[in-house]
Amino acid sequence: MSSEDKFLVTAVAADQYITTLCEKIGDIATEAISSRDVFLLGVSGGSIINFLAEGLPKISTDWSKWKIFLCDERLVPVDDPESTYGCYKQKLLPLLTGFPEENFIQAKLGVSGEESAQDYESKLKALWTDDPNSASYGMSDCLLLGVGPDGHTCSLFPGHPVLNVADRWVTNIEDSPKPPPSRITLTYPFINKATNILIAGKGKEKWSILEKVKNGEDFPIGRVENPGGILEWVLEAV
Ligand SMILES: O=C1O[C@H](COP(=O)(O)O)[C@@H](O)[C@H](O)[C@H]1O
Repeated sequence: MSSEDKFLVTAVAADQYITTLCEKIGDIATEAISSRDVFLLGVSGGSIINFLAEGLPKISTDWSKWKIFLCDERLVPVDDPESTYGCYKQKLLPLLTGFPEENFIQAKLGVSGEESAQDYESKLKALWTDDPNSASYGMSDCLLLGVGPDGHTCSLFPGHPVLNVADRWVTNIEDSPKPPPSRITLTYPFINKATNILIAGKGKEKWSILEKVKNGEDFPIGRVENPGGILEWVLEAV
């Protein structure tokens, strides 16, 4: 199978980028809410926070049906500028009228990375009411992934043993090459079950990683697969 068969690539004009990305998320939410009365969305940190803070408040949706979790989190206090939840709390959540703040799943802090990862996995498992043996158990409606200049996504970094964790939905990393070092992250078995995965980003660096992935180079973002659903790179046209 060629890379073209594995994922879609959409280039969006700069002035339409955030609107288009957020409308795609809104369309997925509408479908999920109409079929299951809930929308389960995984969000990343970094530049994606600003995209969502600008675009999501403009879409039309029932925010009370959204449950949002983190694709990765830096284990620092919520008021630290590096805290992904802290950034969402400050920049996005006040703008979502009717979104219950408890529907944003936070990482446990003040414990070991291992305990925080286990706690986060338990919180994720509680989002699904279906039989744990059913195919739909653990299937997110949408994951919004970023990609770093080194090809990392979530806190899955090139060459790191964290890439090989196959028996957990969430794991911890204590030596992240990108600071801060202590983080929790979704793993591939959970990521690759999602119904929709959108890989979002602006700038030439993201296109460069995409080209290398298409050429068969091994990057963490290239290990994201979605044979049963949609995998789409949504990049700003450069
Ligand atoms: O450290 C992280 O980096 C990636 C990529 O961030 P970006 O600013 O280059 O888009 C992000 O997706 C991840 O959540 C974050 O922890």
